[in-house]
Amino acid sequence: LNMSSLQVTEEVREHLKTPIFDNWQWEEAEMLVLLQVMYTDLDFLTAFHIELEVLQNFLFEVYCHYNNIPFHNFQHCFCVTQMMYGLIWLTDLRSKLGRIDLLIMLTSALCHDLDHPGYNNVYQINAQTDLALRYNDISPLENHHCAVAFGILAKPECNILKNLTSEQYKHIRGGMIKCILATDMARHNEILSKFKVIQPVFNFTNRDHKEVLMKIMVKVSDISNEARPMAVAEPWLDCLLQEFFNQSDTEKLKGLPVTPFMDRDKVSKPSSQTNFIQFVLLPLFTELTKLFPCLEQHILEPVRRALEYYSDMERASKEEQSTTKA
Ligand SMILES: COc1ccc(NC(=O)[C@H](C)Nc2nc3c(cnn3-c3ccccc3C)c(=O)[nH]2)cc1
Repeated sequence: LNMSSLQVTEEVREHLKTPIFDNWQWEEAEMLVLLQVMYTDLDFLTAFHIELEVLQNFLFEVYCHYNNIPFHNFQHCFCVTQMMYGLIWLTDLRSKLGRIDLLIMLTSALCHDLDHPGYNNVYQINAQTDLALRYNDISPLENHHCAVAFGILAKPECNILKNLTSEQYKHIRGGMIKCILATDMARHNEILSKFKVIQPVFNFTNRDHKEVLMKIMVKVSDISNEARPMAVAEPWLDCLLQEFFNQSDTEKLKGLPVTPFMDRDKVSKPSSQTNFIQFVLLPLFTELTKLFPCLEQHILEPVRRALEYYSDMERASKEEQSTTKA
């Protein structure tokens, strides 16, 4: 895999900083080069004395540790990292947060779903898997993703943090653990409530404020598919439902509890998505947009359009059902 083979044009570099970047147009090998561009264009290599070859080894090792499953695969990792990269530029966070905090957010996005098995925490706990046993049912997946990330960083040839001071290393390790563990959706309301309290009085010199913002930025990037053009976003919902249906099929076979919005016999794509957008995405994106008003056009308006799109689809499918019944 010759990473520097793909010459990245200036136009692609600019496009990479926007939320309308279309992941479906790119090969995974090209995505690895684009991830390398994100680290270089944020000046992480000069700031943290990262050798290009070590970065390439790190990115390739991360790529190898994502599994070939319908949703939580390397393409999802790329989308989340690219959205984080775009948000960093759109919000001009480079002028408000230290570069080390930007490194924490981008690397957390990159590593946040490492070695995801395609079965969520509810399954891990109900099926009493090795992960649930190892992590005592406490965010087993997110603990695993983070442990795999630091397992990769423990390899000298992949350790992009090797030339940092021990102070810097401790700060990055602590920040990545907090940000990756924050992606457990079971903690969604806990984290959003905290952000709602501090947002009106946000202070960029306050450590606690910055910590909650970094968690929110990783969370927003993680579930941001609907902020992309519909042609990019809609296939992601099909991939997600494929993974969810695969899990609920297994749960039925094993006589384990089945989550309704994962059951192929119960879930309707439009109604589950309208609920998700209405009750999860819009409140989260609205709160972040209060702190960074420029995000209104970039992520809030596309999500409102997506709500319209799925609401129309829901109405159409209801009408169709009523006519076929009649
Ligand atoms: C509070 O915990 C929750 C809340 C909602 C959901 N998921 C949903 O409501 C449904 C399945 N829709 C949905 N879920 C999504 C999306 C993006 N990520 N994502 C997702 C994937 C895996 C685990 C959790 C979530 C939210 C998306 O666009 N739609 C899953 C967990």
